[in-house]
Amino acid sequence: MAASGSLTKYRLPPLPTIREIIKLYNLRAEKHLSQNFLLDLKLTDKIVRKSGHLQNAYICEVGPGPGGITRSILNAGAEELLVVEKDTRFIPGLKMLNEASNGKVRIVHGDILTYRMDRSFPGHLRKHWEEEPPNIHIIGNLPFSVSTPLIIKWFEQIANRDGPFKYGRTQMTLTFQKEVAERLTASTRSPQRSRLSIMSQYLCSVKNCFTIPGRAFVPKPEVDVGVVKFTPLIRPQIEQPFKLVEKVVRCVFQFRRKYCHRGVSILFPEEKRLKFTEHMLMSADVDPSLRPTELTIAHFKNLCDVYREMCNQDPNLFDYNFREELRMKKLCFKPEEEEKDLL
Ligand SMILES: C[S@@+](CC[C@H](N)C(=O)[O-])C[C@H]1O[C@@H](n2cnc3c(N)ncnc32)[C@H](O)[C@@H]1O
Repeated sequence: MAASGSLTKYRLPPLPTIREIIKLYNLRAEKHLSQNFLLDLKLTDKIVRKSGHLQNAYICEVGPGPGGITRSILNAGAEELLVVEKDTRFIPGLKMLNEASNGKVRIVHGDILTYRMDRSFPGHLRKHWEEEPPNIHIIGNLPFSVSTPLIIKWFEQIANRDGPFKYGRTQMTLTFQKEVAERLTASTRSPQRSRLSIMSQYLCSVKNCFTIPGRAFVPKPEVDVGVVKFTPLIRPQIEQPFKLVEKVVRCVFQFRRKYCHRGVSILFPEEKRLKFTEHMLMSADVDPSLRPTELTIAHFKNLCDVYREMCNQDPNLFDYNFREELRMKKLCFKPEEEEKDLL
C-alpha cells in the first residue's frame, strides 16, 4: 500500500462489497431517515473526482452510511478522513474501513447540523481567505431534509468565516434533490431562479456537476439527485451582514411572480411603506417593474447597500417584521407561492 505523498496510487486492500457490508451488519435503509445508498463505486468515484484533487487532502464526509463514498475518498489518496454519522448501525462498518486504511478514518457519531467543525483539522492547514482554498474538502450525500438547512447554515458560516471556513475557503461537494441543485445554480431570468440562487451565488462559485438518476440509489428515491460543488468567493458579491442579505432576499422573493417592488415594500412598516419603497428602488437603481427572477446579484447588492443605510438611519427598521405586523392586526395572510419560493 502506498504511503501518503508517494506517487503510487493509493488503494484500499480487498474488502467485502458495500452490498455484503449491508448484509453483514443488517443495515437496511431506514425510510423514516430518508436513507438511500449509493452502491455503484463508479458513481461514488465520480462524485469524489468532481470534488477536486484529494491526494493528501483532509476530508470531512457527512453521512457516510455503509461507506461507498468513504471508500472512494480513501482510494483517492486522502490523508485523513473525518466522518460524521448519526446512525450508530453504520459505526462497525466504518471501523472496518478505518482498519483497512491504517487509521485514516476518524469516526464521529453525531449530527452534522450541530457538529462544530472549527477545530476539526490540523492548524497548519489554515490558509488566508485570499489564498487558494485549503487542502480540506467537505463531501456528502445526505438526506434532502438535512442538506438544504445544512447548506444555509454553511452559507452563514462562509459569510462569517466560521466553522469549517476558519481554515479558509474550504470547498464542498454535496448532493441535493435535482430541483434544489438547479435553484442553487440558476442564473438571472431562469425559471429556477429563487432565494437559494442569490444566497449561494453571492458567496460562492457554484457548479452543478452532474445528475444522478434516482434508480442509482438503493432504495430508489422518488427524485433524481444533483451533485453541486461550492467554492467560497474571495470577495462576496454583497458585502453586508448575512442576516440583512437574507432578509432582503427573502422579502423580494416572497412575491415571486409580482413586480419586485411588492416584495421590497414588505421591508417597511405600513406608514412608511410607499415612500421608503420608492426611495430604496430609486437609490438602488432597480426598475420596480422587474420580477424577482429578473434581478441580478448586482441589483441585490444595491438593494442591500441602500437598505443597510436606511437601517443605520432608523435603528428600529431592521427589526420590523411584516408577518408580525399582520399577526398583530389579526389579518389572515395567505402568502402567494410562499414556501415553495423560499428555497
Ligand atoms: C442518503 S444516505 C447516504 C449514505 C452514503 N453516504 C451513500 O451515499 O450511500 C444519508 C446518510 O446520512 C446519515 N445522516 C442523516 N442525517 C444526518 C445528520 N443530521 N448528521 C449526520 N449524518 C446524517 C444517514 O444515517 C445516512 O447514513
